[in-house]
This record gives sequence, C-alpha cells and structure tokens, in this order.
Amino acid sequence: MNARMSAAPISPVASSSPECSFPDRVATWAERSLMLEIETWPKPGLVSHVDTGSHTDMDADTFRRSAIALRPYFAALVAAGMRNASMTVLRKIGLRAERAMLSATGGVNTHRGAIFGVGLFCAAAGLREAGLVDARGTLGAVVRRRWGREILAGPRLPDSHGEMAGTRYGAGGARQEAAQGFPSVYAIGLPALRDAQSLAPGHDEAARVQACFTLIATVEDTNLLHRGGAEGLRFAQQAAQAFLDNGGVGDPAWEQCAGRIHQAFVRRRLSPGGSADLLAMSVFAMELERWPSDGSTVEVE
Ligand SMILES: CC(C)(COP(=O)(O)OP(=O)(O)OC[C@H]1O[C@@H](n2cnc3c(N)ncnc32)[C@H](O)[C@@H]1O)[C@@H](O)C(=O)NCCC(=O)NCCS
Ligand SMILES: Nc1ncnc2c1ncn2[C@@H]1O[C@H](COP(=O)(O)OP(=O)(O)OP(=O)(O)O)[C@@H](O)[C@H]1O
Repeated sequence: MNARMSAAPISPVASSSPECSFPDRVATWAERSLMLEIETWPKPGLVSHVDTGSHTDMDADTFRRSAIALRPYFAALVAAGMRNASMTVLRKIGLRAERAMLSATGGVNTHRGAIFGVGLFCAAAGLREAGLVDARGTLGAVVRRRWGREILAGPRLPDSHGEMAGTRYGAGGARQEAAQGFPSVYAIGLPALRDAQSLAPGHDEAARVQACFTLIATVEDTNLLHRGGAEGLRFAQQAAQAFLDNGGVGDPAWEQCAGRIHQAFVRRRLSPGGSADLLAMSVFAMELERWPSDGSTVEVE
C-alpha cells in the first residue's frame, strides 16, 4: 500500500487563530505532533497508518483516539508551567493523562512515554512564555534547569519495564533523557529532520522516517531492551545505521529498504517506542522553538 495515499487528514493547527489561548495553541500542536508520528511509514516495528508493526493490541486508530484524549492534559501542563508549578504538580496531571489514555484505548499503553516527554515540553513552553523565572534557551534546557533534579529524585515504579531495563542493563531511559534536557531531540532528532529537507525536498513524511531511523541508530531504548535484550538493541541500532549508510531517504529505493528493515523488526517482535516518542517530540520542538515569547531567536544547544 502507498503510505502517502492512506494518510488520514490532520486537523489544522490553531496557532493562527488569535482567539485561541497559549495553552490551547501549544496543546493543539502537541496533539498534531502525535498524529504526525503515527502518519509516518515505514517506522521499524512501530504502529503507523499503514500497519501495526510488532503490535497486536493496537492500531493507528487506537493512537489517534489516545492523542485526541490527551489534548486537554497537554493544555493543563502548559498552564501549570505558566504558574511555575513543581514536578509534583506536573506528575499529578501526567498520571491523570495516563488514565485518560487507558480509558480512550481500552487499557492499551499507546503514549505513556510521549505523555512524559511531550508533556514536559508543554510545561516548559508555559514557563518560557510566562517568563517568571530564568527560562531562556530551548524547551529541553528549560526542563533540565527547572525540573531535572526533581525528575531524577521522584517516585519510581519498581515493576515498570523501564526500571527493569535500568536495573539489568544500566539504561537511564525516559527519566534520564528528560533530566539531561532531551539531548536526543536536540542533537539527533531535530538535526535529522532539518537535514532530510535536502535529501527529500518537500517530502515531510520522508523527513520523519529519516529522523526515526537516526534516533533508533543511537538511542538506548528501554522498549527494545525490554523486548529483545542487549542483542535486540544492538540489532535495531545496526539495522537503522545500515539504512542511513545507504543514503537514507536520499536513496531512490529508500521505501523498499526501510520496509525490509521494518519487517525484520516485526519478525523479531522489536518495537523502538522510545524513538517513536522522541520523533514526536522532535516534530513538536521544531515548531515550538520558533515561538519565543520575546520575539528573539532561541539558541538550539
Ligand atoms: C517517567 C516514566 C516515563 C517512567 O516510566 P518507566 O519507568 O517505564 O521508564 P522508561 O524509561 O521505560 O520509559 C517509558 C517510556 O518512555 C519511552 N522511552 C524508552 N526509552 C527511552 C529513552 N531512551 N528516551 C526517551 N524515552 C524513552 C518509551 O516509550 C517507554 O515506554 C513515567 O511513566 C512516569 O513516571 N509517569 C508519571 C507521570 C509524570 O511524571 N509525568 C510528568 C509530567 S508530564
Ligand atoms: N507508533 C508507535 N508504535 C508503538 N509504540 C509506540 C509508538 N509511539 C510511541 N510508542 C511508545 O511505545 C510504548 C508502547 O510499547 P510497548 O507496547 O512495547 O509497551 P508495553 O505495553 O509497556 O510493553 P509490552 O507490549 O512489551 O508488554 C508506549 O509507551 C509509547 O509511548
């Protein structure tokens, strides 16, 4: 099936409507970033508008329902950021968002990692907009400076997949990524999205595929460790790197090549959910970093 033909329409961004509040505008973009992640194929082992990858309990519609249900919680996180809320407050909103996700999907975990990452970006956008504290720099830098310590010190879920991967393989997972200011977004995802404009001009879905493979090649994804162990992580990183070494989406046969790697992940039941979340966050940041409150240029570290 042709990936572009089957893509569902995405609601227009509200950023152009002046009557829309700042939290609503940011939350609209957060929802759209999650939609754009789903409307990206081929992503190795992951759910998209074309197929369900290595998953049997969810499809693109499950993700779309989840993204729609999350929008009010993203707006609440922006508003909390505008009040300079503590991590304890953000966490409560995040946990309510997780419950809304489970109710929208019939109990399936579609966006747990994305609620955490995109949610923290929403709070950072609010803090930066309000200008209450030192909120210069990228959204990632704002997260690191304002909430980094609280994220690392916060309560843990002893039986979560991430915690088990941490104990067994020493992986830092989503929490460490956040506490460091999301280096995978700023050093990997965003540059890949930008560089792909010259590899496949005007083809936004191809740019997201390129960013997805670039993230998989580098990120220590606890979802891959959980399902495939160290061997699964190594296989995924090497396969993604081989795609990039072959020219990535600049190669004329890139769709077939990416499709073959996708099938190889499915045969091994591998699913790089952390990279999918970081792709959605990179799409979100690419837009939001153009919205500095004082009209100045934001330095991307
Ligand atoms: C911190 C969370 C993500 C802990 O989850 P867990 O212990 O399972 O950690 P883990 O590292 O596996 O992350 C969970 C998800 O993050 C994604 N992920 C995996 N690896 C990575 C990585 N290297 N980098 C970023 N994201 C990753 C995956 O989608 C994964 O399913 C979280 O579920 C939690 O504590 N939620 C409470 C709500 C909250 O604090 N919200 C903050 C405000 S929004
Ligand atoms: N397009 C996507 N396809 C699959 N997973 C995704 C996608 N986008 C994000 N993810 C992330 O992957 C995670 C879901 O993966 P997975 O189903 O492996 O987790 P799990 O339910 O914790 O584990 P398992 O299914 O192995 O028991 C979610 O936290 C979600 O954030």
